[in-house]
Amino acid sequence: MEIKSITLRHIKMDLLYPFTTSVGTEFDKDIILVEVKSKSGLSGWAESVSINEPIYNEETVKTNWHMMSDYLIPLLFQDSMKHPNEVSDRFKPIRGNYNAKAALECAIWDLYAREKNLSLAKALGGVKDKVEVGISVGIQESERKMLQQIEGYLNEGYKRIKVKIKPSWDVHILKAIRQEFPSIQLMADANCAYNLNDIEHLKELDAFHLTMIEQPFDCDDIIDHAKLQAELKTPICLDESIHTVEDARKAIELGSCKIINLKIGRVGGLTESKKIHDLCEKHDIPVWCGGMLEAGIGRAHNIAITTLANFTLPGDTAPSSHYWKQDIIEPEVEMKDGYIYVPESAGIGFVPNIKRIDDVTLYSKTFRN
Ligand SMILES: O=C(O)CCC(=O)C1=CC=C[C@@H](O)[C@@H]1C(=O)O
Ligand SMILES: [Mg+2]
Repeated sequence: MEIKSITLRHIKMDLLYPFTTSVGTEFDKDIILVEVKSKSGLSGWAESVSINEPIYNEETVKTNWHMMSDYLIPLLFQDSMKHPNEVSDRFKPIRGNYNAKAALECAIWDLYAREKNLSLAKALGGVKDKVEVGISVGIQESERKMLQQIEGYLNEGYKRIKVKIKPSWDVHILKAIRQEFPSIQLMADANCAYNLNDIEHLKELDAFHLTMIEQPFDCDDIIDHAKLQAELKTPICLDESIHTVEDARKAIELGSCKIINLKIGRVGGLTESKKIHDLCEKHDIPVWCGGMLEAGIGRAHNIAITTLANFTLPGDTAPSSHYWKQDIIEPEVEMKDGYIYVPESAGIGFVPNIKRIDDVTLYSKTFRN
């Protein structure tokens, strides 16, 4: 692959509905779109998943732009590459900054798959032609509103409901959901809202037969999670704590979790995602694909990775119409009976809608090799 140029576009899109977690509310989404052009004339596309504030992790849209422009793109321009697997090695001298690294790496995977005329799913070794879809429901202003929303989502066909929890919005809300919907696949995501002092309180959640509780403790913890998992029947799923296959190995060895939420952006790209997937498969740890309120291009990468065999639980890959008045790809991502059918055409399998992208672009910059 001979890279000719890389264009970064900062786009901004309104979310159809605000999304509230234990750490804050998102009303819109700023995204850095990456387009990598090769000398073959083809382009590969990806999105960076950071938000504007460092509240989910330490990266932001601005730090992503800085890392890509000043460090990562120059590393890509040093030499040509045969395979996207080489990108993560190229980025090794730069610590952390997983979201920024992932955005460039994913665009190069898309370009590679297009050059080979393979779908990204096939290029990654995917084995499914459709993927199961779950939905992530933010904290609501009332219990009644929450129940109404869940009923609507179940009617739309979603296979699993994930609700955001925090100390004042947990036991009563899960109890109400279970009373109304006794047999649905239900899970809770705390985004780090608890600590060791909450173990007795969290044990109350075992009564609700949750598929898992996601990231109850700190964003860099795997020690206290192991203590909690030893006391809980409910499987713990780690999200924020896992950035590398080494993090996953240590968490599995310690017994810190029984499930991992794999977010491509959080782990620096598709190559590391595959490594974590393979390690988890070996240890009978199911994985699923988490969402970061991506627009269509990021969502397409999520759909492709979900086709790997050990993605055995529904992902947060809701269709375009759940988030946006109009998405940035054609066709938009659609869900049928709780499934997304995986596109078979080359690369991510969706076409970037340049007119729509231009309409939502705040600024852009092209780097030439
Ligand atoms: O993309 C989606 O629909 C899932 C959204 C979601 O749950 C999350 C998005 C962004 C940051 C986090 O709060 C979070 C998560 O922790 O999984
Ligand atoms: Mg999470």
